[in-house]
Amino acid sequence: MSEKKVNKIKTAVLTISDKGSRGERDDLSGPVLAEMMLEVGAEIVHREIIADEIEEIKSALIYLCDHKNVDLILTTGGTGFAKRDITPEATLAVIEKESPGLTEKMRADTISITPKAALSRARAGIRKNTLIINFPGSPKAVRECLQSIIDIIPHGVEILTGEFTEHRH
Ligand SMILES: Nc1ncnc2c1ncn2[C@@H]1O[C@H](COP(=O)(O)OP(=O)(O)OP(=O)(O)O)[C@@H](O)[C@H]1O
Ligand SMILES: Nc1nc2c(c(=O)[nH]1)N[C@H]1C(S)=C(S)[C@@H](COP(=O)(O)O)O[C@H]1N2
Repeated sequence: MSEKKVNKIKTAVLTISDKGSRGERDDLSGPVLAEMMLEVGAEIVHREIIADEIEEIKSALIYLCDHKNVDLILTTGGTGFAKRDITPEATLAVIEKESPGLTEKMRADTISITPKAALSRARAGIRKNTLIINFPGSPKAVRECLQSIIDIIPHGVEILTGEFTEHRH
């Protein structure tokens, strides 16, 4: 009898924050993303805090997609209207295909919690075998937004990578 091989989703978490990168504020949002993904059976293979600098963000995304072959990259921060917020533009510069439904769903599901959900310009998309999803910066926003899509991520990753992935509810 053959058994399906089930893989853990290899996940990288990038916190994009000037204050975090300078050590001026503890990063609480990266850990929220990591803990929520661990709870559903993913494997966290990379964690990093990066300043709101487009070239640094693009380099980190490209390295993780092209050289580390991660299945999933979750970013937090830099999606708003502040002058230095540049995460969506860095993401759009490196992805090959957009996946608008993921960020549409997170905004639609959480707008009843706060209308300010509409202020996040978060984007999502695919580069090679990797799905990249932006999240807003605050730990509260991260929790609300990931909760909205956490159950559909594994199916997307399965289709993208052609491998079955573990997911606990
Ligand atoms: N990584 C994080 N960890 C903890 N709290 C965060 C984090 N990112 C943002 N926040 C909180 O969310 C609020 C809004 O996020 P925003 O990204 O606008 O903050 P910021 O202070 O401008 O970020 P930056 O560090 O890039 O200057 C912040 O005031 C902060 O309280
Ligand atoms: N679900 C949810 N989305 C949210 C929020 C929130 O509290 N909950 N905060 C919003 C706010 S106040 C801002 S300014 C934007 C952008 O956040 P960022 O610049 O930290 O990425 O995310 C928005 N998205």
